[in-house]
Formats: sequence, C-alpha cells, structure tokens
Amino acid sequence: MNLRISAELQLADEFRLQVDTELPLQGVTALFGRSGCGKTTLLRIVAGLERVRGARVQFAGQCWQDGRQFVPLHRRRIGLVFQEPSLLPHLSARDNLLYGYRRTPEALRRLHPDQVCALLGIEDLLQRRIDQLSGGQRQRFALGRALLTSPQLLLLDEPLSALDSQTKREIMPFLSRLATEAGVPMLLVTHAPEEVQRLADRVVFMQDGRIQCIESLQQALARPDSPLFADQGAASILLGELGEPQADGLRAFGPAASRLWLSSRQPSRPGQLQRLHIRAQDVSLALDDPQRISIQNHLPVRIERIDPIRPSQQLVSCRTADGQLLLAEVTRRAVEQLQLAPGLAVFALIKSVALLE
Ligand SMILES: Nc1ncnc2c1ncn2[C@@H]1O[C@H](COP(=O)(O)OP(=O)(O)OP(=O)(O)O)[C@@H](O)[C@H]1O
Repeated sequence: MNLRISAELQLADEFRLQVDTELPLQGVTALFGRSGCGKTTLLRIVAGLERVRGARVQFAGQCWQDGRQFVPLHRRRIGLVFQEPSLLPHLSARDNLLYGYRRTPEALRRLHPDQVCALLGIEDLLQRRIDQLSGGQRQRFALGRALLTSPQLLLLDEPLSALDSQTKREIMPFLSRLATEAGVPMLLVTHAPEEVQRLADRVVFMQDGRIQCIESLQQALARPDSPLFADQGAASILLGELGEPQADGLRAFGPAASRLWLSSRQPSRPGQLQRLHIRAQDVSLALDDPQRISIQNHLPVRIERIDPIRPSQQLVSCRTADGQLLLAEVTRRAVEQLQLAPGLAVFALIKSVALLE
C-alpha cells in the first residue's frame, strides 16, 4: 500500500515545498522535522485540503489527484485528527463518535463502535457532554470518530501537541494500541522524537520543504547523526515480549539470550512485541561480565562501529545476541583504555530502561 506524491508549492516568499516521492505506508509513518519545514502542508495535499496545481497524489493504486482529476477529501476515505479535537459541542460524546459511522455505507464499515470504544477505553464516557470531557478524553473521541469512518488512511497532525505531558502519557498507550490493532495505515505529523520512537515503523525526515530521507525506525536510530537524537541524545529501541512478574516484582523482557529485567505494571500481551527505550548514556561497556554489581541488566553484545559524537564522547553501536542494535555512550578515554573496536565481544551494562506503553 503505497502513497505516491509529487508537488511543488510556493507559500509566501520564503517557503517552497518540493516533494516527489513514493512511501510504503503499512503501520505508522512519522513525518518528522522542525517547525515550519512543511509537514502540515504535505499532509494537507495528501488529504486534498490544499489543492496544488500540477500536483499528483496516488494512494494504493487510486488516483486522488493529477492534471485531469481531483478527488475531494470526503471521497478519499481518509480519517483526519488534528492538534485540537474538533468535536461538535451540541452533540453528546456518543453522537460525536458515531457521526462519521452513520454516514459510512454499511458495505464499507470495517470497524465498529464496540471495538473502537474498547480500543480507546471510552465505553464509560459515551453519555457525557463534550464540555464534560478532559482534553485527553476529547482527543480519544476524535480518534474514535475518525476510525469509525473505516478510513483507508489515517492522517494525524500533531494529535498530542496540545496536551500537557501528563495527558500525553495517558493517551499514548491508546495511540500505540491503535497503531498495532486498528489495521489502518497512519501518517503521523510530529516534531517529538519520543512519539516517533513509541509509535512509528518508519520515518520521513523533512527539512525546508523537502524530504531528506525515508528510513525504517531501526535505520533512523542506527546513525549517530540521526535528527531524532538532536535534543535528547542517542537512544535505542529494543523489541521484545514482556513476561509475567516474578516473585520479586521484576519481569523478563526479550528472548533468553538477550534477557533484560524490568519493573512495569503494564499488562503483558503474549505474542506481541513491545518497545523498550534505552538511552545510550545509560549503557556502559565492560570486557568481562561483572558479578559483584547492583546493575541487573548485563547483555553480551558485539561492537559494530564506534563514532565520535562530542570531543570527549563516543557512540558505540553494538549488536545484541538476538540481532538488535544497542547504543552505548562512553568516553574516548574508556574506548582507548579498554581497546574497544569493531568485532570485539563485550558486556553492555544497562542502568535504566523504560517500557514504552
Ligand atoms: N497559507 C499560508 N500562507 C503562507 N505561508 C504559509 C501558509 N501556510 C503555511 N505557510 C508557511 O509554510 C511553511 C510550512 O508550514 P507547515 O505548517 O507546513 O510546517 P510544519 O512543518 O507543519 O510546521 P509545524 O510543526 O510548526 O506545524 C511555514 O513557513 C509556514 O509559515
């Protein structure tokens, strides 16, 4: 399921959008870049909200726009969710939710109210008026309303950026469930690396109106100069299954050869991969497996490459036994003292991990 888009657009004097690309869209594709780089404009062209002369847009073999035809938004079967949930204040939460569902022909309905309510945890809120919902609850209803039109593509334009950080944390698990369970490809506009790391399968990096590159999340997290590391430093995402709590409360994450221990109250979802976030600065390297140490998580890894990131610091890219990439930030002095080099087998000591819900 690909999106093919080619468009040129001059906005005011100083901004020019120039895009000619084809994107695979399975799962979640993040459109990432600094404020003003053209993410929203690109999304509006895909939606048909910005009618650009000469642009071409094709989705899954259907032509939405070319020199001869222009399919309007309501016929593209797109779900749209913006920064501010645009719910109708005179309708109940329930009627808002069902607004698009009732207008979707029965033959096209693939998602149904019970399913979507359960996915978004809004069953108990259906009778409320819109002004009786919190910001996060409203945004969940906006997501539900968009989903219930059974769209073939969901466009999310910074759906979390108007929410405070507590509410963001509350709604993030629902978004990631939606990403894995709703089965609708999503194009997510964001400038928050955290949202990309939690939700995305691939990243479209934009700068000054152009697409710089398109990478899988793993590729985007594998280069030291990744724009995702610009503000908060390098980090890895490990994928694995989360086990049940042991007697001491810790839970296993990942296969036996690369097993980590962590504490989390998140329900385990057997058979489903979950994401673990590990900051490179929380990872140390040792030549031997230290036994008399309080850090619980020691993984045997092999060094793949070493890149300078600051005058005194180096980023060491390591491969775990199950083939995943783990980044460690260590001093140049440590690299020299331990004679760290590509190919060397070492132990990664991980001080802190965070399960992304
Ligand atoms: N209608 C318009 N008229 C003139 N300039 C516009 C218009 N809409 C957007 N722009 C300009 O086009 C550029 C791209 O805007 P756009 O909203 O697409 O960026 P963005 O990457 O989504 O930014 P943000 O992350 O802040 O939402 C900006 O410089 C913006 O000021």
